[in-house]
Amino acid sequence: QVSDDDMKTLARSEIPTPKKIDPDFDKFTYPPRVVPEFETLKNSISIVEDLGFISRWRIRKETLVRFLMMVKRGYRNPPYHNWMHAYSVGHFCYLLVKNLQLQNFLDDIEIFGLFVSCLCHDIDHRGTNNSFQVASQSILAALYSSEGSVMERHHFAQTMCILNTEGCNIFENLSSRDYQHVLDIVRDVILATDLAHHLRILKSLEAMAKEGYNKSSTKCHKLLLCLLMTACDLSDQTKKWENTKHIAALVYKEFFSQGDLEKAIGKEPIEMMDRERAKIPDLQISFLQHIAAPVYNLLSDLFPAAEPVSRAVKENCAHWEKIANKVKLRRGGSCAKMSIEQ
Ligand SMILES: COc1ccc(Cl)c(-c2nnc3c(C)nc4ccc(C(=O)NCC(C)C)cc4n23)c1
Ligand SMILES: [Mg+2]
Ligand SMILES: [Zn+2]
Repeated sequence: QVSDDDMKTLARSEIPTPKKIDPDFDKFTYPPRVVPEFETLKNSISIVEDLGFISRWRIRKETLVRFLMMVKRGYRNPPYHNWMHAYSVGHFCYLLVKNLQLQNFLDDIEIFGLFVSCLCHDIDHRGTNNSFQVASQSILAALYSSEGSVMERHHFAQTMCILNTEGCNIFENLSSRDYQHVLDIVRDVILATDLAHHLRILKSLEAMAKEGYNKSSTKCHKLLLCLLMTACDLSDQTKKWENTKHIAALVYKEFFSQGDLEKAIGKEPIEMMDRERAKIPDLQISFLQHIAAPVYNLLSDLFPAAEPVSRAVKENCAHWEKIANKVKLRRGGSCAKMSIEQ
């Protein structure tokens, strides 16, 4: 639970407008992780206010504060999958709404559901992935492995727990129709954060980008919501190099810890999670080229205003290639040197 006076303090405190937080707060180049963690709740309220959700969905201020405090506390502290990840994902959703005029493509309730999903999509993440749940026979695997997307089902279940907690249900003033609809959206969007799901719908996303978005097609709405969610989830890759490099360090810190755990239970970790074998520059080139860049290329196909974001990902990939080449040169060079010395 969250303490009432903390909640009351935040509910009464003056909420700054986004522009007052930072003149570039609504620009794709703005790096959300620059704010200290203690300012993220205030900033989240500012985003909710600026997107017009409070009046549109009649959200009580105290309910919003309790909800956000519960969501933030729902996150653990692994190197990458913590609250700052969720906050940065939610911020990118804000950037999409502000820069791509999403209201011309999606219904208001879908945009609202997408934003809430961004903040909640990794709640209670333990820093280990779906295959580790099964390999370690975790409780979560026991609960969800028959349906797949084990962690994502847990993140959604945790979100429902928070919404069902007294005084935390930000959907409480929605009509029963809208209430059911927004929960379906949050469920589908959080389940869509499983990269395996993204890879399954990739062909359909490419077809939609090619044929063009059809605003009256429910299928297009669902596909677009999944694409936007993945774009938010990977958005650290769209910022300047310092941010990208720092995030990769956090991701591999988490991956290598999982690899250590797998070795400890007698399982061989895959290369990207094995600190003895992983070549980070090569792995990141592959991730950016095969997973991240295609997401932002699709986004720019559908929204030309997103082109700068797609370019930023390519620049970050080029940066990893320079590093990979240097590593190769040094390896190559030193072998040459050694053979001469021998
Ligand atoms: C959208 O859902 C997720 C879930 C978990 C993670 Cl960690 C990420 C994520 N966020 N940033 C990164 C970076 C910088 N590198 C990554 C390198 C590999 C993989 C990975 O899962 N590869 C296997 C898969 C393709 C079958 C994920 C990476 N990643 C995104
Ligand atoms: Mg996730
Ligand atoms: Zn995530």
